[in-house]
Amino acid sequence: MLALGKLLELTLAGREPAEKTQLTVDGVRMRWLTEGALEVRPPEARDNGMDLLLSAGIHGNETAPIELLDRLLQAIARGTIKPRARILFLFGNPGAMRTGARFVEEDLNRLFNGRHESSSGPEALRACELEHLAETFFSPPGRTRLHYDLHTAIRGSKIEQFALYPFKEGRSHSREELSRLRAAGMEAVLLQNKPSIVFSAYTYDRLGAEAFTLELGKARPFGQNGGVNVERLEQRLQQMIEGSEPALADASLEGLQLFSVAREVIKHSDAFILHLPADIENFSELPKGYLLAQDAGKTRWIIEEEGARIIFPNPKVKNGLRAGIIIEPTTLAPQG
Ligand SMILES: O=C(O)CCC(=O)N[C@@H](CCC(=O)O)C(=O)O
Ligand SMILES: [Zn+2]
Repeated sequence: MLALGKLLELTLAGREPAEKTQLTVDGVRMRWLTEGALEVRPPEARDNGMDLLLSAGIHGNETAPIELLDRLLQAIARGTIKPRARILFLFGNPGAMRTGARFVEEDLNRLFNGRHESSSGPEALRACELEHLAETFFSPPGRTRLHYDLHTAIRGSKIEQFALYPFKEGRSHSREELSRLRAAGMEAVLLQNKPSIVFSAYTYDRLGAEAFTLELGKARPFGQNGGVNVERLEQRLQQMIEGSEPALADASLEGLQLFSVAREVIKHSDAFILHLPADIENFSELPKGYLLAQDAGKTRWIIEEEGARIIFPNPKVKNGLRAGIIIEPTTLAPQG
């Protein structure tokens, strides 16, 4: 296998490859761009016009998606996957991957859409670098732009695999992309209803990509991901890379549950208390009238929504950040 197929090994070792560009047996060009970043370009005659950004390791301890990208890249380097799409592979936070931590100094996935400008430290620098890498990758005009940012969650979940779909004023969520997510094994999608500072929100909002955060199961260390079943996603990604995806046009959304954000719970002070058991699962239902959280200044988060559920509850986040999302069931707005 070509040395550049070992991007994960290089990244974990903090090493640069001796050769920055390599060609696979069937003429696919692999180009190392910087730490944790590699572009794959099919021969011009085979290029089908899809630009696919695949990122993982934005949180360094979320290893199942990192291992998934490593398998895909190794198969491309061996010539067993033959790309027709142009691909950018990104391992988001190499420093945190090396220590098996979510982050080094601060959560990288809260620093996009320019937020890194008001911060410093390794994650702020990396967010700026990732924005530039994505911008350059998606700069050729007239091509299909798609970004999957792959994660695993801190806790277990009543719905194991789901996606978060960013929001931009005036832009509607694509039914075709939702059906592609369903075909890739996602069981639910959370439709965001306001702009955000995560990586997928940046590529969606600023770079015009269809972009998603995908949650694939519970975060575990490298080599311990037997419980995270990414088979359907892996197969679909391989088909997307090879341009051999079964048609999506009339694919149904059957089995895909849709949710929208009712409220984001923001932690404002050290007095913040979340009234949930430590082992609560994502998508747990919250009854009406339930006191979910409280904060300084008599702030109370009481459940008012019918069918409310909680995802990503985390009272340990920094003040000013999201400590959970209250979601509710929704349907897709008619396409205009
Ligand atoms: O398990 C958790 O609490 C967090 C899992 C995670 O890292 N989720 C992403 C979601 C990004 C998005 O909102 O699209 C994150 O919190 O960064
Ligand atoms: Zn994550």
